[in-house]
Amino acid sequence: MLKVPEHQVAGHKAKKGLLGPLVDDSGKFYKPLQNNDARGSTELSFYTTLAVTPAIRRFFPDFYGTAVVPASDGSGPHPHLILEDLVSPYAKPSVMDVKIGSRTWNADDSEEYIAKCMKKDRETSSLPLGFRISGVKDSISSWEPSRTFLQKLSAEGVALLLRKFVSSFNAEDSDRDCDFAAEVFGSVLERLVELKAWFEVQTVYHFYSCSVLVVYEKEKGKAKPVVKLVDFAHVVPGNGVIDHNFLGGLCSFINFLKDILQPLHH
Ligand SMILES: O=P(O)(O)O[C@@H]1[C@@H](OP(=O)(O)O)[C@H](OP(=O)(O)O)[C@H](O)[C@H](OP(=O)(O)O)[C@H]1OP(=O)(O)O
Ligand SMILES: Nc1ncnc2c1ncn2[C@@H]1O[C@H](COP(=O)(O)OP(=O)(O)O)[C@@H](O)[C@H]1O
Repeated sequence: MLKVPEHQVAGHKAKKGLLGPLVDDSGKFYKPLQNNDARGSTELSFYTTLAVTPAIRRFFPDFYGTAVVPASDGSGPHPHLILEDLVSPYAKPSVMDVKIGSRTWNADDSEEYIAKCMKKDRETSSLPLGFRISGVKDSISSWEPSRTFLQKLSAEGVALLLRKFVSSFNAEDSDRDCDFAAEVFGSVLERLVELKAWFEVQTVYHFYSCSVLVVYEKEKGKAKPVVKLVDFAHVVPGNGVIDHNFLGGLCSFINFLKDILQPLHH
């Protein structure tokens, strides 16, 4: 039985009869292939040709091919990518989608798309910080700031929001407690530093508009947080050049996490 995911935090959502992803009971996430432009085929060819070491492959969701299943918008059978559902192992997941890079578009995109992205990059923290929080949700407290709220965050606002993500409750001043920072961000940081080491050398792909998805369970002693990359609809060949747009944004995000963790060591 396919259903609308409960814990999707960003992107196109299958709510109100729109085309969006679906999940099944066996841990699979069905992402509709967008056929009206290159996005669907770009993401499909990314997954089918992905050639990286097993250690780096762990940063990407498992891929199980494609299937034609009934679309969430009721328009009938539609091709979907079948991916590993990254939140299915968690009972009460806290989820955050962080879109990496100051620039979310590439030169091959249409003029109209570039203009739309440039506006959003300028008006959000993407341009100044090199990343923006696209979505965040805590399934215990039902804390789920709106997109418009997230898009307006200053650097200070981003730092507070990150602290709130690892607080034991999400009340007004909860950014002060930061109870799970060491446990969650400590382990996220380790993964991101490993990812950064790869971005310092890899020149095969340039990842525009790609996100780091962080998921954790807000109950002590539960599974480690997961850190994965999602959304490869705008990946282009790197042609032997470092992806400095992604690398720069990743370094900036890492520094925000370090700033939260540092005072905890004293
Ligand atoms: O249409 P919108 O305004 O919801 O824009 C989508 C964005 O939503 P948001 O900026 O959060 O409002 C959405 O952003 P998020 O993933 O939610 O950050 C994507 O940028 C999406 O583009 P694409 O599928 O990556 O090409 C965007 O979709 P497209 O308009 O490019 O199809
Ligand atoms: N493999 C996955 N498992 C679980 N959730 C996912 C997965 N991929 C994406 N998501 C959820 O869907 C959201 C949007 O995904 P994304 O691939 O960026 O879609 P879009 O192309 O519509 O922007 C993510 O923020 C996350 O909440």
